[in-house]
Amino acid sequence: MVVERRRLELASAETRQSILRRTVDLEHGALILRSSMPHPGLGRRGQDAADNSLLKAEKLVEIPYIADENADEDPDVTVTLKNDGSIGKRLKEAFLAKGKAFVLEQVRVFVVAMAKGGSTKEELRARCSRRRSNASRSRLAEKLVRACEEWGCFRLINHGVSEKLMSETKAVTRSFLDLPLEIKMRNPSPVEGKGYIPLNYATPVFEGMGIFESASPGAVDDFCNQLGASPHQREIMFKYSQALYDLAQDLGAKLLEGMGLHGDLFNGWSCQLRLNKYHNTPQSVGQTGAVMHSDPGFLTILQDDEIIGGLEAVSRNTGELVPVDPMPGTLMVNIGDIAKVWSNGRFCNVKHRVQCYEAKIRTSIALFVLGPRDTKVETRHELVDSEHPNLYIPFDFEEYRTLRITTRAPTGGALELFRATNF
Ligand SMILES: O=C(O)CCC(=O)C(=O)O
Ligand SMILES: [Fe+2]
Repeated sequence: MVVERRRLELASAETRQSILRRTVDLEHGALILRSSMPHPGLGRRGQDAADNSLLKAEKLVEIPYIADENADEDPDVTVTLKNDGSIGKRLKEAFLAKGKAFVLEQVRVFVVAMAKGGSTKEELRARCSRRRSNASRSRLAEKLVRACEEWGCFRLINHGVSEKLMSETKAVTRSFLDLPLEIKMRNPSPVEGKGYIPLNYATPVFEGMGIFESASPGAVDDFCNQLGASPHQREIMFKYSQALYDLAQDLGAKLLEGMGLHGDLFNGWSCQLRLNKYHNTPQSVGQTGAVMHSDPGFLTILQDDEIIGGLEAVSRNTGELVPVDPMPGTLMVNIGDIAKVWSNGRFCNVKHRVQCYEAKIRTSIALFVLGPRDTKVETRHELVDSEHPNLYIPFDFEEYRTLRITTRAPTGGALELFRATNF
């Protein structure tokens, strides 16, 4: 399975703390912690920053003689705790209510195995490590789902895209966007937002190029031909679009796992790679580089500028705008409108914008996983029941994308046109 190849992780608790230490004196220090590293478990009662339970106690569990002849009886189990107070009493009761059955089942399995001659050491070791890796995999999947629900954005570390490829792609992006205007104009924009967007009245500091259907080598080839790319630039663009597409597939699999669902999430979906440049100047400091929006597709994997900040996200909980600090080597993921529909409203299509913080050019690269090419956007039927009625009727992604533009609804408002209650 692809996920095995990389150890996908959300930014860890230690990284979170070091970021806070590094930025605590800045104006938005306290907010940066929450925005850059949305970690739903942080600070919850009874859990540490890594989401481990803090309520641990040492206990002695005594079980009677169990053999194959009495393994299915209900034997007495005694629990002795060092702490005999009221917490100790509650822990004992909790263990007997839940833990006893588990322990007895393990013992029963052991007895059955021993009766057959027992497992070899290797088998036991393999089973242990498999259980450990399954457990950590599903913990990650659950964390991802929680981040999608509570924030609609998160940073990935250990994502498997090498820092070398990331920085080479940034360098190629910068050189493409430094090309003369007449060459950049060769990157056509058949539909708004799919090709070259020059500096203009509506987006005075923003300029961008696009590769539509970037998962197809032909599309990357066409794009490179349009710009007269060198063999090296071509190779980097191929490698990066492939690596990001693979990562998107892994993320899709993890999200399915975290939701307890099966299948293939992004198979046959359209993807688009965008290369963005913000011409930040002393005059534009304080102005907006990219207006407040949600991303139209399911999710976006963003390599933001490694030095120049400016990305800001709206907290689903409080509605406040929080700066998302750069964190070199990581990739930011933003959840978009289609994910909100797919999850029947559970995932947050995070609103975000880019502000001009300082007078330095800012570059970013975004892979948009948009929507299904040949089928309708639909809510997963497993997420619909009498308590959670279907919020949206099925629709065509391209139709939705056009409606977003024509109704001037960049933050997902056009989804209301597909509300089930409207029909
Ligand atoms: O440049 C960035 O950091 C964000 C860009 C963005 O939000 C987008 O392209 O949708
Ligand atoms: Fe965006």
